[in-house]
Amino acid sequence: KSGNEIFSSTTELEKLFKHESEVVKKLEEYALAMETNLLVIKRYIDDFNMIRKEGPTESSEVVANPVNAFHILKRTTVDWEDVLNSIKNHTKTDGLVDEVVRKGAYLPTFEDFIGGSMALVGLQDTYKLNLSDIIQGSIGEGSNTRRSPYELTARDCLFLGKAAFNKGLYDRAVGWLETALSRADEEALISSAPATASKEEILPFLETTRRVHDEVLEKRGPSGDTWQTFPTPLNPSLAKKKKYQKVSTYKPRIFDPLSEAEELENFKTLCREEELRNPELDAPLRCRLRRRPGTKSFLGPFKVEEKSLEPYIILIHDFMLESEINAYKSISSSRLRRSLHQGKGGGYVATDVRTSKQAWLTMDDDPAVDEFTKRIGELTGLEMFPENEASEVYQVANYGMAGRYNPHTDYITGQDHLSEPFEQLRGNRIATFMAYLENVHAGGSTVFPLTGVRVKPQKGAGVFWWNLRSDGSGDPLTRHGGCPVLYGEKWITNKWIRYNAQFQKVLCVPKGSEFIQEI
Ligand SMILES: O=C(O)CCC(=O)C(=O)O
Ligand SMILES: [Fe+2]
Repeated sequence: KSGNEIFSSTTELEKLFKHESEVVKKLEEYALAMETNLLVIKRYIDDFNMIRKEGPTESSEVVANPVNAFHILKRTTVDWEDVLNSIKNHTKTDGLVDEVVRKGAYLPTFEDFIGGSMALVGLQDTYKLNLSDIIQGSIGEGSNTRRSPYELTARDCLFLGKAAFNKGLYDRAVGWLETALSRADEEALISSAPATASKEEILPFLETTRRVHDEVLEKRGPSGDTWQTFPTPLNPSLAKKKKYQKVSTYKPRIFDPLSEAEELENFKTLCREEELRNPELDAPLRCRLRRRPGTKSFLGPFKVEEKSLEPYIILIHDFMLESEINAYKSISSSRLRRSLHQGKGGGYVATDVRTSKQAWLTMDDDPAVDEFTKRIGELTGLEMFPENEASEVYQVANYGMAGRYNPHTDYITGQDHLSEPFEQLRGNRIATFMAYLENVHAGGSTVFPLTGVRVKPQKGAGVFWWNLRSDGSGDPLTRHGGCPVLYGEKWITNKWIRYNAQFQKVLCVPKGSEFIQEI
């Protein structure tokens, strides 16, 4: 199994957790048989069992909490290494040992643990989560708080500080490392055993991080596409510099060209459910029941809620049947592979810009697929067939631990790609239809950072928008992304509709309007 695979979907994490249960069962047998040299293994088991005693009984509930997920990954990578060693060191090997080792061969890689750590760091950053809450195992706020029986140790915080540093989140790295220090103090205070990480070990990292933080801020400014710092230096004498006396922090603007860093700031602001649109913008938006003349879908009329008129973005309530949702999820489950996205060099890469797993679904997979596609055609009046030409086959995505998709366009921008014969034939992605196959407990909204539109996932609902303007060019205002899943799991399916098949279908637009209007 290649690295970076397990943390990126809840389905895989759940499998891991279940597999881990089997592994632990074996381990328990082994521990019972061997009465010496078991300290390390015992600790592993105790850590695992904590969730059984204090956590939820459903494994999907267990992995829905990112702190739990972090622990499962840490345990099955780092801690597992120690367990293996202590078993191997044991002079007596018998069948039980072989079995434990064999079962352990299917555990995740260290890259998985790093991916999971990056995910937790990103979650804390986006939602501005309180570090003192997270280290107690609490995620979320008020009555929505979910607790994990696990706390984060000084060593965990040190590791997460390093992950934040590697992600370029220098401000967050300082936070995690300072928390590691105070945690080390606490641990020394409440137990006679040494802290999980000593101050001597943490301090050099904190000092380096503070220095690099200031260097980056001095040379490159407070934020960019790959880094982030506080607005002013941490070193007090540097902070006295004139240029830091009146720093203007970015105030989110919409309908304006933005730098990548500013767009990401809008994205995070929307994810936290802060408003960027003013009431005048929303005043003309309506909810209505829509049935296209001449269509007869038994589910209609459709419940259409306008989210934005220019560009046109609508939410359609109760659009997908429970039976269809189940078919989509069960067929995709066994096919899920790590999602890729177009990288800077043009090729497709797996990075933390997009952390999910995906599968493709066609009409041949199930009658539900054809039914659902026809319904999208009835709603939008667009040509959906032939499949793969007028509209692409379905992409189903399952987001894992803190899974997210940073702002991007659905229309294709790469000229090389667009000039391929098949792409020439079908044209660019004129519209997106995306449906939610699951409710998300917290986080995971779909947001449009340049228009301030936010759509909260709602099982069975669909979102539709035009990606192209009336002249066929891409509309950058449609840039959008999926917010990190704060708690729970997220499933979506995408249907991308192509331009060329629609030449007789899309209404002519009023002269002078660059937007395609309502469907
Ligand atoms: O997850 C979301 O809400 C957005 C997904 C998306 O934009 C995509 O898959 O292209
Ligand atoms: Fe998208």
